[in-house]
Amino acid sequence: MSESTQQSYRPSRAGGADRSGNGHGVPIELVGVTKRYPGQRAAAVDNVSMHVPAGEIVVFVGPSGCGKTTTMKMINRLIEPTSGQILLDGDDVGRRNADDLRRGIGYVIQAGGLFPHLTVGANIGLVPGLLKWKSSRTAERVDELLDMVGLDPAQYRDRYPRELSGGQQQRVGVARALAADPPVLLMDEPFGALDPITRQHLQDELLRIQEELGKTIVFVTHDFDEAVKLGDRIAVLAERSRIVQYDTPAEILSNPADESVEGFVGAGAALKQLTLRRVGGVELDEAVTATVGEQANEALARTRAAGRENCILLDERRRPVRWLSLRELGRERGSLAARRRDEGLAVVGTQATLNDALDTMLTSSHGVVVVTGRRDTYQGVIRVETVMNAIQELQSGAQSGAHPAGPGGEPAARPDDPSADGSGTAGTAGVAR
Ligand SMILES: Nc1ncnc2c1ncn2[C@@H]1O[C@H](COP(=O)(O)OP(=O)(O)OP(=O)(O)O)[C@@H](O)[C@H]1O
Repeated sequence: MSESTQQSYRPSRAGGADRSGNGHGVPIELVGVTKRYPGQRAAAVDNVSMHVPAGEIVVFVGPSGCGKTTTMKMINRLIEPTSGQILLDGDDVGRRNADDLRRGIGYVIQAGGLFPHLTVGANIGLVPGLLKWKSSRTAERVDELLDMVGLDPAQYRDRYPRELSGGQQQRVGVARALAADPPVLLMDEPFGALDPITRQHLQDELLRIQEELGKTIVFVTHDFDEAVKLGDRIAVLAERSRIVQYDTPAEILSNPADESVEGFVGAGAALKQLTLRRVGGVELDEAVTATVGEQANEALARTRAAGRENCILLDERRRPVRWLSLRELGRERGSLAARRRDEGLAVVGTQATLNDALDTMLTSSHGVVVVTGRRDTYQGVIRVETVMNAIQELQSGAQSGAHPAGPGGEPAARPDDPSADGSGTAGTAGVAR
């Protein structure tokens, strides 16, 4: 076996420092795990050992066919390993009843994997039902979870999956996986089929939920930016799930283990660092706000005095509704009327990355994006200048060699390297961004 010397990867650095939340997640240990599919000469997964710390999100990235899904599915025994052991909180999963095991591990796949003939409520209540929860407890849990994933229970619990958008189906998929409060979630490209903005919102939701719940999450993706955003750690895998690097996103971006990792970190390393910076972690810009019910002429005077062309209208719960221009404010008489929320309003949550903020600005073609916190309340704005400054800071860090230095001290981003365009080198061919 060529990879028989694979080491056990036990990360030493704390990743999402306080993400372990209530410590609900449990550690997962893969010990020399091999999978050989019948009739295949080469193993699909060859002697992989790895430690997934409790309460962390570990993301598997790697080229198509390298064994990510096989490795993940051996954790809940949807695929049985040929040899090796997988320990969940120290217990060998191979000794557990496979059905019981799976009821204790949430599993989310692309497109939600919902049962089309069951309502949203019945889909979410499936595992609690199997666990013989009282129906009142299950019903309560369904509503609690719908709320948690941002869907109004009254509006959605009795709908069928076909009556939901792709993003909503995926939210229900996450709710279903969380239903019985399992310590471990396995997520196999859960957001892969969604458009970029919906994908970004679901990533933010996942991070928010994880902050509260502190599950142990193994997440498979093709998207390196998604890995950097979500992962406390990223496992970069190569053929037969060989672990090329297992580290924090910051470490992988600044110290790629070899040329294959460099290949998909690529020349955009400085830009990708934007993915490491959360909107909640930068000083927000200020904007003028006006609240429904206040006198329009006061809001107008305030906006003018601040030298601004627009102000943000907030509803009575301080949720942003829309931008109002000086002209619109000038037309208002008396107090500001409640208005319908502008569906196109560019908004990001505090969990979003600066990269998300920039994307949202680009797609909305406004140079500013509104930032909201818990319960969608207004926190401030981010202007394009702030993102540009951050990019410049990161780039000057990279150029001076202060930040992304490769293992030999050379800058990780090598613009003259033909392989450093994000399309991958031989070892990582097919790793999409
Ligand atoms: N049931 C099966 N029988 C035989 N070979 C299989 C089976 N399932 C997967 N394989 C092979 O095992 C290898 C690993 O597949 P796996 O689906 O784990 O890769 P992956 O990294 O998740 O790929 P992708 O990113 O394309 O989903 C591939 O070469 C695949 O062809």
